[in-house]
Amino acid sequence: MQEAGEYTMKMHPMWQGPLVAPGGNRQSPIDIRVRKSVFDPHLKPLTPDYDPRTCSQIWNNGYSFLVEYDDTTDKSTLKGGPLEDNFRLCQFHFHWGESNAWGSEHTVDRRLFPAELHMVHWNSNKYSRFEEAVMEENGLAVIGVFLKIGKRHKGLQKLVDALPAVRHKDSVVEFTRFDPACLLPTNIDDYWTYAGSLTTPPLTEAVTWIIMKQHIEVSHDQLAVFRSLLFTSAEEEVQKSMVNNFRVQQPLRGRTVRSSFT
Ligand SMILES: COc1ccc2c(ccc[n+]2C(=O)c2ccc(S(N)(=O)=O)cc2)c1
Ligand SMILES: [Zn+2]
Repeated sequence: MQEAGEYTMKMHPMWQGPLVAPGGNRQSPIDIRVRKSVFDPHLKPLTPDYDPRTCSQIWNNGYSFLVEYDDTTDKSTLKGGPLEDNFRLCQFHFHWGESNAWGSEHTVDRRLFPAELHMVHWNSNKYSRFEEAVMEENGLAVIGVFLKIGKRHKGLQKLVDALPAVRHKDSVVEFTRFDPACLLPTNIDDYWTYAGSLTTPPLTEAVTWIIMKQHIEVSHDQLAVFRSLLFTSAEEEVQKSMVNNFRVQQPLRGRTVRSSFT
């Protein structure tokens, strides 16, 4: 019997995989318990420096849609914050629900958001390409930003307008001159950071997570376009809506979540 207010989330089989990667003790996402996070005064301001000219294409990879950046040079980089090295932006993507009641991967004191943005960077001081860095414990840095339903996001609209062109899995469309900085909240000095993993296979424990305290707002209609995408390729008989492409929260396993703010 379903309690009032309880949601039954129809999860895509891919997401019903291992709740915890075998042997994983730094898996993501997690629930961020605000009162348990530890203020670290040595955390520096984050310094993203992105060149919109490195934006190249949008790809539906069957998990999400990725906006991909040319990462053959240090033109779009992330430094500072908890990071000792220079990290190169390679892509950003989102996770979302079938309703506005859920969709984010991380939660804050169990609070769910309708969607979450991930900006994926790899350590270009230590590794020569993403595929190498993704297997190493200090290989990746991912910025997470929560999305809330509210006013229309002007910068996002160019991306929303391109999504129908990548409706099916494995479709790609050219997408240029998009500045990912427009998707960051106005305040990027307040964040939580912890050692974690990719939230989709191969779930490698390679990620320094940097989760923004401040969310961004997008309109209901903008998020509805995300839900018009499909997990399935054009050839497949049964088309499956790309929704609920999030992983459930994983055990903290004694990890400390640091905050850059008190
Ligand atoms: C070595 O084989 C791989 C490696 C990485 C793969 C991947 C398939 C999908 C996404 N990725 C990713 O790059 C990836 C997966 C998850 C995330 S997340 N959601 O930011 O943790 C970021 C990036 C396969
Ligand atoms: Zn992600």
